[in-house]
Amino acid sequence: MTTRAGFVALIGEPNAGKSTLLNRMVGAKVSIVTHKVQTTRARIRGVALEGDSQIVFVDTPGLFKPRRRLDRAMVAAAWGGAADADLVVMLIEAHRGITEGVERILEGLGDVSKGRRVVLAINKIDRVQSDVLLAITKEMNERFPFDETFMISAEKGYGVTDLRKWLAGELPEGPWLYPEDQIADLPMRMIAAEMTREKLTLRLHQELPYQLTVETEHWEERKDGSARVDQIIYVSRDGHKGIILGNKGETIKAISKLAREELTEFLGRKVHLFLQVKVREKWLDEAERYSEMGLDFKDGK
Ligand SMILES: Nc1nc2c(ncn2[C@@H]2O[C@H](COP(=O)(O)OP(=O)(O)OP(=O)(O)O)[C@@H](O)[C@H]2O)c(=O)[nH]1
Repeated sequence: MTTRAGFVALIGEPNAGKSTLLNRMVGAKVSIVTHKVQTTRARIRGVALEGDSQIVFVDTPGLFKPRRRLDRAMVAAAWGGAADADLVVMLIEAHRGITEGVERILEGLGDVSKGRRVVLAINKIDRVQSDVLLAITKEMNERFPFDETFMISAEKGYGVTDLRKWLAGELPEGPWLYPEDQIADLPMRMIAAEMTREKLTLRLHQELPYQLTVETEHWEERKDGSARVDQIIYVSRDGHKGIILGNKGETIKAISKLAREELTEFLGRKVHLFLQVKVREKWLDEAERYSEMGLDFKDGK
């Protein structure tokens, strides 16, 4: 079986429908759809399977400048070994047409794409008449040499399968980037782990053990709408455990509270967060496994 895998950068103005489109393509609710603008912080947005292809969707760093340390860490984590996206999808809103924001993205697109294939996806086609669509398609293609134009409605699902199939077929041949059983909730697990790691960094500063990773071990969606999240903070030496626990466990308690608050805000629902500290002996093996997965958080400073 020939497999294909690669990164697809999804770019578009806030509210263009990126999250809705991702949810459709990924088939699991991994990114957060919201009416508010600029809620998106994660850089890996989802992983979709189409035939023998694995499509890893990412946000495009650089277009929207990272605002916080977390974003930069996520950029590094998300891009990992892959220097750049294989394909770029520019998403615009049919009923808004070529806005100032769209113009700005078009200006930057030359640099971002660097000869990569770029497709245009005109979203929210359920909101306009076909003559409007044709006019936008024509004008956009006059401004940039898109490889393809797709007319879609992420919300209604029109055209989404065609787009996903096209992307799948264009990705380079190669092994999948993520193990199959980790696909569905990888992004949220990663984001949650990174939030805890960020709190550790802020609290411990120089004391922070060099070899430290946070992993989300377990994620349970509860019937009452809340989530139970279990994470393990791995350190390399027993002596480091005490630093993280703090006097009478006060450090880990404070970290847990801050991380839980941030995760609750991010998800928009109640979260029960449980942290454990463990010593990981076979450190190298694990570090290797991490970098294979493109999740080397040590680079995410
Ligand atoms: N009518 C219509 N509305 C849509 C469609 N796709 C998305 N929307 C709506 O557009 C709004 C924004 O969608 P999101 O998916 O959150 O947009 P986003 O680009 O991810 O936004 P940020 O997270 O802010 O970057 C939501 O209210 C969606 O329901 C569509 O095809 N048709």
